[in-house]
Amino acid sequence: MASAEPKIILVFSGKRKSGKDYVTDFILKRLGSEICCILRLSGPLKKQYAQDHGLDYSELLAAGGYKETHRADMIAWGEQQRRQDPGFFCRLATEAAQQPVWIVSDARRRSDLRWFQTEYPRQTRCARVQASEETRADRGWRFTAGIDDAESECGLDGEKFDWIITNEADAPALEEQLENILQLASHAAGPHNS
Ligand SMILES: Nc1ncnc2c1ncn2[C@@H]1O[C@H](COP(=O)(O)OP(=O)(O)OP(=O)(O)O)[C@@H](O)[C@H]1O
Ligand SMILES: C[C@@](O)(CCOP(=O)(O)O)CC(=O)O
Repeated sequence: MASAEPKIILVFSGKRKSGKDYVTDFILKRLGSEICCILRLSGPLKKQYAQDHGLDYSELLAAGGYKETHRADMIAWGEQQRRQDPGFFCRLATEAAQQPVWIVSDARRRSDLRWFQTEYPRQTRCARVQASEETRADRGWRFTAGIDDAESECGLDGEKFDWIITNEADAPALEEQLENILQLASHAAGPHNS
């Protein structure tokens, strides 16, 4: 089934272990799966990469060490696909989405943002999740040269965002920081949410 036209698209980005999945799952729980879906650009990438390399797709999706072992090679493989077609993973990730609110949990490159801004200029909004290096390290992050200093992690460093969410213990509660986003999304979803 082709995707339905979304009412709003919230495109999230952030460094490794900033909490992109945590924050976007939080929003999904608040809005509910009737009106909202999470789209991962890395979903179709990991699926194809797992098939081609005899790997466990569900482990690549999880937050553990398995995906970190394969990250550098997945990045290189994905970049090769993107060179031929920058919108490749964006199209695959969105092709079956039916809900009025799309949350993209893992934009990493300008080409990702531009694809959504070009295809859906009215609906697209961008949010950044940030956390200190100390907090990210507590969540398992270790600086890795070739990954943390490369496009996959730094490609959106100079971008302007509609919202910046600070996801750590001494920041305001997520509920509070996400209030505007939740209101906007509920409102955009319209009667679905009543
Ligand atoms: N606010 C929070 N409170 C408690 N645990 C959190 C919070 N934010 C993130 N975590 C935990 O930190 C870990 C990393 O978070 P998450 O997977 O959401 O990060 P990510 O940005 O998606 O990381 P990556 O890009 O490396 O996959 C997870 O185990 C998650 O449950
Ligand atoms: C290969 C890659 O998609 C892995 C992303 O994994 P995750 O969002 O950290 O779960 C990163 C990239 O596309 O550069």
